[in-house]
Amino acid sequence: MTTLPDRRLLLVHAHPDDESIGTGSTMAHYAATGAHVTLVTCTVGEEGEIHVPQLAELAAAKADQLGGYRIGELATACAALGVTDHRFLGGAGRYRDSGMMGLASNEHPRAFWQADLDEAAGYLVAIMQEVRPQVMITYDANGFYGHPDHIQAHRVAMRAVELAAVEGIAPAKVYWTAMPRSVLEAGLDAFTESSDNPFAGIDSVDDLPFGTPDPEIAARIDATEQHAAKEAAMRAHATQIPATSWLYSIAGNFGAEFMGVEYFTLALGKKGPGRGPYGWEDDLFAGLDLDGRDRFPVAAAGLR
Ligand SMILES: CC(=O)N[C@H]1[C@@H](O[C@@H]2[C@H](O)[C@H](O)[C@@H](O)[C@H](O)[C@H]2O)O[C@H](CO)[C@@H](O)[C@@H]1O
Ligand SMILES: [Zn+2]
Repeated sequence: MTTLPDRRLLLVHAHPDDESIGTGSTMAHYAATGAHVTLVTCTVGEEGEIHVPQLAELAAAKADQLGGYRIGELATACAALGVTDHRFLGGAGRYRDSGMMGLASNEHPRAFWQADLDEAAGYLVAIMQEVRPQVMITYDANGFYGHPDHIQAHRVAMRAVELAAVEGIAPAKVYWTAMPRSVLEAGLDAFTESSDNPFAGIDSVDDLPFGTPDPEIAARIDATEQHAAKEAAMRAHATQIPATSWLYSIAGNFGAEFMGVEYFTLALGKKGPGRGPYGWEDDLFAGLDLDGRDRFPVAAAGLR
C-alpha cells in the first residue's frame, strides 16, 4: 500500500483566490518541504468581480461563466504553490458563490450560504477519511472578514471536525487564519505618508473587520522563501486581484515580510513549543507525535 507523507495538511477555503491571499506561503512551504497539502475550495467563485476587461462578459449577470474561468485560475495558482491535491467541496459547481453579505445571490438555491451543514460537512469528512490530515486550516467564526461563504466554510469545516472525531479521524490541530494587530498597526503607520495608501480613510486598526491581539496568535509561519510563489499564485487570480491591487503595493513596501509570513490562531488541539513573548509556534505540526497516533498509513489519494 502506498502511503502519503508523514505530515498532512488540509486547508478549507471559500473561493478560488483565498488560498493564495491568506495561506499561499504556508501552503508552498509545506509542499516544498515534503508534506502532503490538500486544498478544498467550497465554491468556484461565480459572483466575483472581473478586473480583466476582456473577460467582463463572463460575469454572473451576463454569461455567468466566471466560475468556470476561475477553476483555471486556481489550477495555475496551485501549480505556482506546488500543491497537487486540490478538490472542490462536493465537486466543482456543487456549491455556488453566495456573493457579499445581504445580496440577492445569498438566496440562490445552490448558494453555499444556503448549504445543509451536515451534507456539506460530510463531503469534508470523506476527504479526512481518505487523507487523514493531522492539521487543518480554515477561518474563524467571522470568516476572517465577514463574507457569508467564509463564515459558512468555518461552520462546515468545524462541523466536519466534530463528525470526524466520532470516527477517530479528526485532525489533531485546527488553526484559523489571523492577522496580528501589531502587524496591522505597523502597516497603518508605514503607509501614512504614502500616496498609494491601502489604509486610506482608516484611522485605527479598530476600524478594520479583522485583527487579532498578539497574545491570541498561536503560530507565525515564516515562509519568506516562498513569497515569490505566493505572489505568482495571487497573480494567477487576475480576475479578482488587479495588477494595481494594494496587496502588491504592500508587498512592494514590506516585500517578503508581508508576502511570506502568515499567522494563525489555534482553535483546537495542543499548542506545540514556540518562541518570542507569546510563544508563537513556527511550525503547524509542532508538538505532534508523527511516529505514533498522528501517523496514519493511508492509500495515496488519487493524486495527479
Ligand atoms: C478574497 C475574497 O474573499 N474575495 C471574494 C469576494 O470578493 C469581493 C467582492 O468582489 C466585492 O464586491 C469587492 O468589493 C471586494 O473587493 C472583493 O474582495 O466576494 C466575491 C463574491 O462573493 C468572491 O467571488 C471573491 O472570491
Ligand atoms: Zn473568499
